[in-house]
Amino acid sequence: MQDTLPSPAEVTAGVVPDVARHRETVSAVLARRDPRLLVIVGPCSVHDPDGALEYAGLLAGAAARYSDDLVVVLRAYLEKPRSVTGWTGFLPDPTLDGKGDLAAGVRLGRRFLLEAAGMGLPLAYEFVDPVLAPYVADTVSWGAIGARTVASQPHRQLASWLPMPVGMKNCVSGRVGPAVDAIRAAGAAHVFPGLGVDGRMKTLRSTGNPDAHLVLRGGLVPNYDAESVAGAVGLLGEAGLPRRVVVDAAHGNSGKDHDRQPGVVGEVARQIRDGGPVVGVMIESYLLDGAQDPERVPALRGVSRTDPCLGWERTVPLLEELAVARRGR
Ligand SMILES: O=C[C@H](O)[C@H](O)COP(=O)(O)O
Ligand SMILES: C=C(OP(=O)(O)O)C(=O)O
Repeated sequence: MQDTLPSPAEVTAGVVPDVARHRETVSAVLARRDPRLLVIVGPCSVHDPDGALEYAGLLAGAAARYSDDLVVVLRAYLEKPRSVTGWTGFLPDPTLDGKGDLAAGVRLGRRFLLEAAGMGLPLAYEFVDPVLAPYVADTVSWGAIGARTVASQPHRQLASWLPMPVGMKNCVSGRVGPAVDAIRAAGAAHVFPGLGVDGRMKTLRSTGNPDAHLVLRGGLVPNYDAESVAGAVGLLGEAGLPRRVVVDAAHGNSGKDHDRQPGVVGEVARQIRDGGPVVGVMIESYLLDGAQDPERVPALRGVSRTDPCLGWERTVPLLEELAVARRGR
């Protein structure tokens, strides 16, 4: 069975506010032309656009309060990579029940992205399926290639073509080498097949992404400690790449236990104060603490249905801590 999807051109109408400026700001922070710290924060996945927009409103207020020290980017993740199987995100399955109504997903997902961008926040997005990239890329100011796809040639080629800084995550095992290779690959020009905005397959020609960078997300063991960060930065230096990293406080760095994220952020804040190479931090945060059973119908509002998140009340002190650390650098 096949359903026809609208072409990207049919759903991407609408101007995305400030995206060029946001991308330039993120790029400047990564290159340290802007002394602030990048903080990529928000739900593991968006399952309920209304709840995520409520969160975005809170975050936009905090982002304005901390704007002297932090460049805050909203995690607006509409696709989820899976270790084996599971819900693959709002864009491929907006009804959360496996029906896979992608046509509705691209329309509703896009509406969410435009509304979130309209709140003044730059958006972060993990590009899981390269075919879906043209439906969302124009809204995104920071992209991720995740731990499960960082060694994939199509994803590296996509990153070389994307017009925003892209973070390459270390592998699920913890290996950093493939992410360093991915940064190098994304920095080069490629010719590859991809979906055009008119919905037809094209030969895409990229010129290389100058802003690809490393994200340490832990693996079998965490890698946010100063020694691991120094080791990763050493690999970047050996490859002739800028010595800068973003640290993800969730995933392998917290063992997917949201209660451990504040401890990771605390240690990273200490490294920032000491002048270490950390230019950004990722936090999985939503309105309420924890995660819900993905089988629950209807899904709860404000609680993650993928990885457990830190609730909003416990997120604000982490933003404060990072802002203070940045000032002390
Ligand atoms: O970020 C979310 C999850 O860690 C990712 O989608 C993988 O989840 P899984 O290991 O439960 O499949
Ligand atoms: C899936 C994610 O991360 P990772 O690729 O590090 O597992 C994520 O950030 O949602």
